[in-house]
Amino acid sequence: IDVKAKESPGGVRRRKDRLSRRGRERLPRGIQAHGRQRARRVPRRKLRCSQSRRLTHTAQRNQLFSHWSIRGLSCGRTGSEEYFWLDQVVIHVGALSLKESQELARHAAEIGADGIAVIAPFFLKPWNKDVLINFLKEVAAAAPALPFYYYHIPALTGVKIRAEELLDGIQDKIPTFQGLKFSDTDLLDFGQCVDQNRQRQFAFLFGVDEQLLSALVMGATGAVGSTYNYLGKETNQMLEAFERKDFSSALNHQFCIQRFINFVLKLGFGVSQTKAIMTLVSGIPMGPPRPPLQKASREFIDDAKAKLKSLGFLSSTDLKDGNLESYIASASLSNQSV
Ligand SMILES: CC(=O)N[C@@H]([C@@H](O)[C@H](O)[C@H](O)CO)[C@@H](O)CC(=O)C(=O)O
Repeated sequence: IDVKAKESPGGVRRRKDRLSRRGRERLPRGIQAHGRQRARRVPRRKLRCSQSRRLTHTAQRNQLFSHWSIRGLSCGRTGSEEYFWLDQVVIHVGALSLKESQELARHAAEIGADGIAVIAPFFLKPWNKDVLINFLKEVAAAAPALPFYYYHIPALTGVKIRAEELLDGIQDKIPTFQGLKFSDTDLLDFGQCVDQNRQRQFAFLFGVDEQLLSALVMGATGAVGSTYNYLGKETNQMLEAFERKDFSSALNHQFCIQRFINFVLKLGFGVSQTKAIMTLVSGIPMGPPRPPLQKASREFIDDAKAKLKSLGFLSSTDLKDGNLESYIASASLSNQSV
């Protein structure tokens, strides 16, 4: 969710040009460049086996990026209006190995991504700000024309270097630095990132969905989070209320979102549960999570569904849970899962 940016007609045209230039050369087989695309029909089992035998992990990630970018950056039409499915595609190219990260970054540039994002390497961890910046700098240099975002998510990486410190003078080292995805509950750190960089046009994308309103007050310019995949309508209403300075209404929306998140957090909530809810709401099979994660239980899905309904987030007509049974029945080992 980008709170401020609006796509200019020029931007739309530029992207079309870029797509028609790049897209023609690099489309994955079976995907067309414009309009609604349809993946070539290949029996799923066959696709999975042959891909896992042929492709390295990096190549699999690149293939996924290509599919998503081409789908996301292509245009649709309502009447005479053309629009893009997504405003921007920023590709996460973080990896434990610098070489792998650079390879992913180069590929992102080749396929016309709008930017790259990188988390801190989390096995051999950077121990201070300079060491982390040096790693990020090397990745950014592999895609020197692409805006660069640092993805700060200390609870998952274990790298607790404060974002405020990292941002201090970062553009001297990484000229393409464009912003931060901040996925942490430390609002002092977040506030200081914004306050100390008011003169710069950085994007501050907040990643703790249950605290988004507080971050907006502090100057977040956008948000990236898991629940927007199915609580987008409610979140947009909160953003609209915030923009028109109707803080009491914005707070009601945030509290309503919190009621759902608080409920699922107590049941145990993570990637598996997110996939299950997304499958339930969209009808698009998200596939099982990658081991060691375990699929969400039937009980979790039933409880989450009942909660979504009771909070008014879902009506029966919204629900497209036709694929849920196949999600429940699917094996948990899959090379296609991310
Ligand atoms: C730790 C975590 O997973 N955080 C989520 C949040 O969207 C989170 O699921 C939400 O705030 C509920 O706690 C995102 O910031 C991260 C995320 O969606 C991602 O990297 O895919």
